[in-house]
Amino acid sequence: TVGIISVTNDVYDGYTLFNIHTKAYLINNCGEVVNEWNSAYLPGNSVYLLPNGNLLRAGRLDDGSSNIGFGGQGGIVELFDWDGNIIWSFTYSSNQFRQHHDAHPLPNGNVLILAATVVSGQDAIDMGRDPALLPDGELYNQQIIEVEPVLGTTTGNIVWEWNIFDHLIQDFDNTKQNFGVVADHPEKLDINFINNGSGGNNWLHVNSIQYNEERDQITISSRRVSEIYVIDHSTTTAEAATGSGGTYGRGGDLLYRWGNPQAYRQGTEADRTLFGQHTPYFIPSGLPNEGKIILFNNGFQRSPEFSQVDIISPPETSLGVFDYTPGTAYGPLTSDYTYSEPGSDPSDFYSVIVSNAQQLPNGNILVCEGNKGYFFELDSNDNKVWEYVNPINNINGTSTPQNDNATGNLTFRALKYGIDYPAFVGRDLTPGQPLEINPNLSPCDNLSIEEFDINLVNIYPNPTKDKITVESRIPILKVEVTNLLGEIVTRTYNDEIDLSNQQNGIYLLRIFTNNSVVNKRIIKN
Ligand SMILES: O=[N+]([O-])c1ccc(OS(=O)(=O)O)cc1
Repeated sequence: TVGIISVTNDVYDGYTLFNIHTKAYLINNCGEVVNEWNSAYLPGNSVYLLPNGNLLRAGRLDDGSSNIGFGGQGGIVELFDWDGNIIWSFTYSSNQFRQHHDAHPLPNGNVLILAATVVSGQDAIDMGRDPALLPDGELYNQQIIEVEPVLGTTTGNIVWEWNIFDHLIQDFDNTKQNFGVVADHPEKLDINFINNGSGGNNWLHVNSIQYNEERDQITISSRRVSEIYVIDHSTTTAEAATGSGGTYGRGGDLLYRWGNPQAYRQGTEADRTLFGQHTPYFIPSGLPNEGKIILFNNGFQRSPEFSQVDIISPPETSLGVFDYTPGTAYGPLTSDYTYSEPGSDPSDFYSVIVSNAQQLPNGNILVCEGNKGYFFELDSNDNKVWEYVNPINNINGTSTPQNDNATGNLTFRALKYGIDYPAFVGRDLTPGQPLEINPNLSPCDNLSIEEFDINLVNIYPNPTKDKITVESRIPILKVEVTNLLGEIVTRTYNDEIDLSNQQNGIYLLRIFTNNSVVNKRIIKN
């Protein structure tokens, strides 16, 4: 079954965005499309809706411009307006560098782009890489560039840059760069730490970058090392290449790391908590679990393999300053919150790749089990209050009949935006068709529309002799008054309805908001 699977009145009131094939879709809680954007490119892989209604989407450039290739490869970043017009695109693709996985918006309009850049085998050896750990004869550095878009063009200004290869340590060869005691330098990455892998060029496989404005910090996820990192974004580019400078005084060194303390010789496999995780980010202030990190812990490389959602509290002495005792692993030892499949077989909830989890303002958590294209929302008791299966095939763009099983619907992430998100102000969000073929929206019947928004809309007086005022916490598009025969007797586009010309009797008020229709019975006497 695809499309809307289940929904209850406890679902968060908002719209879900995802990238599939060459499109980005925004759907309501019934799976009806309220907006879509067309690109020429497959996902490359992230997509974000900006507060002004623009869409930032990474695309997979398959024009042969780069021979850097691995799961998550991209190469081009596009900015669309709400109506789908391209207003900026930026290609970052060559045989020396290629954008992949993420292109993350910054509040100032700039874009953080994640890229792999090629380091030759000889350069890697000079940096201290063990020559036996170079099966591809080269290594990928992970780079983050901040690009200031020049709107209306295909160019941008690179205003900041950070490279993980500026923050290395190694104890393999004391004649080479970066030589030191690995266990004494958790702020550096051991260039010879291979985590159950081949040590191939894509040995880190970083799969997300996320920005936190309050801290001016970036969280980074390495799938291969199974660690997350926090770095300072306040540095200059020059400082970012060193271990000093910036708000936190540590330059571009790692301010925090978590998930696999083997990587800096402060633990064993038993101390490992992350397994190919995705999309760690600091939950912003004002939301439940503010200041904690939420992530999708895929469970790749553990036995049995199963996924979970984790929320952790990194120990801090003040905002963005992490508490660390030399000679130990970074805390915490355990997660504050873990969700895993409640059934007898934990591997029922398992996505070996991609996926994400998002803290929602009402306490719910949206989960994308990416390899199944399965999105679900958990309430604060871990009940599923919304389930949706992406019916679109990522490779050929075809859809699926509602009763069939989806094929190839791998979805990188799902992100939900509340109905009060600024991007939606003044937009036409009239529900369009669902994506599945022969849709069956009956799960939505459970959403008694009246209950759904009952607290959002208030009308008075009722009964009335002439006028009725509609009071609403969400914008009202229009109000229709129908009689018991279903005929519209009057309509208005503001918050006052005049019934003085109508006969006495019972009427139905249909109040159209961006997201729903609220029905109220009224009496004129
Ligand atoms: O097949 N993909 O689209 C794909 C595969 C792997 C991948 O990397 S991961 O770390 O995000 O799982 C991203 C995308």
